[in-house]
Amino acid sequence: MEAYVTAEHSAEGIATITFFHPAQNSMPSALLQRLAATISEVGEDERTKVIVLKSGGERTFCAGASFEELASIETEEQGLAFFSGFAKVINACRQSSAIVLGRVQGKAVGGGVGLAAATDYCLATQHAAVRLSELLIGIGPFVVGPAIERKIGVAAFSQMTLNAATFYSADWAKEKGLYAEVYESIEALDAALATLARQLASYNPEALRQLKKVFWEGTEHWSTLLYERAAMSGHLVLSEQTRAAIAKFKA
Ligand SMILES: C/C(=C\C(=O)SCCNC(=O)CCNC(=O)[C@H](O)C(C)(C)COP(=O)(O)OP(=O)(O)OC[C@H]1O[C@@H](n2cnc3c(N)ncnc32)[C@H](O)[C@@H]1OP(=O)(O)O)CC(=O)O
Repeated sequence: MEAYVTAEHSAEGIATITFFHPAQNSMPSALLQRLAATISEVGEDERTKVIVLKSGGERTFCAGASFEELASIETEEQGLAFFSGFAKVINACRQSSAIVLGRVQGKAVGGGVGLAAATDYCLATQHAAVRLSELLIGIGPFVVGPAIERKIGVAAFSQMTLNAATFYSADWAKEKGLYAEVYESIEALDAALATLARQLASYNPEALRQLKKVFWEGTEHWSTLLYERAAMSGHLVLSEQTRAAIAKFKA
């Protein structure tokens, strides 16, 4: 199946945005651009009160940066352009006037943890373990770092980053504040998500919009910071360590 981003609107004002890539929902540039644009467009639509951000498939919410695309980067400009895709998605969630609910059904790795952290309220299953594997491939979680640190604090962010090979459980992620709720199954997750989304959509939309601004106060500088961070990963990705690590993963 081909990669896609779709958006569906319910009569109650709930917009469900789904992204998918056949390689464990890993993210090439084109998919990141489409996802960022869709989040922005849907948020600007007057019908939208709540956005649900989800991915297709069951095993993996998002495997982060596409290794195929990372392997094809040859210049710092290309590196900056690629990692800016994550900056755009995070900033689109941050700047959307709608509350964004995350639905994390399976593992989240690297940039995938950043996408979960960019949501306002994130629900997950017990299978939704998280790992920041960037150091394993010669880079760091620079672009996604501010969003993750905002949710779990600098201590847990440092722990995850430096233990790059370790998957942390969904319960750990809940304890640290990345997930608000963890469910035993996808069915239970979807039932809780539907109830929460409907409840939120019934509240005063102006109150929700004001709350959204309050939640993200102090992050205005991310409009530049995340691109500076993208340049850092964009530089490091040209290293021999990165090339060797990706070749080894794909072997
Ligand atoms: C944003 C910033 C940095 C990043 O995001 S760096 C990228 C970090 N991501 C990873 O390190 C993911 C590595 N993948 C995994 O850990 C696992 O594959 C998984 C996602 C946990 C899934 O594990 P599972 O055992 O279920 O599946 P497989 O490992 O057998 O994989 C199946 C299939 O998918 C391919 N694949 C997995 N991840 C990627 C990927 N990122 N890109 C491309 N392809 C991927 C894998 O190769 C397998 O393919 P086959 O052809 O089927 O062998 C930087 C910043 O913040 O600055």
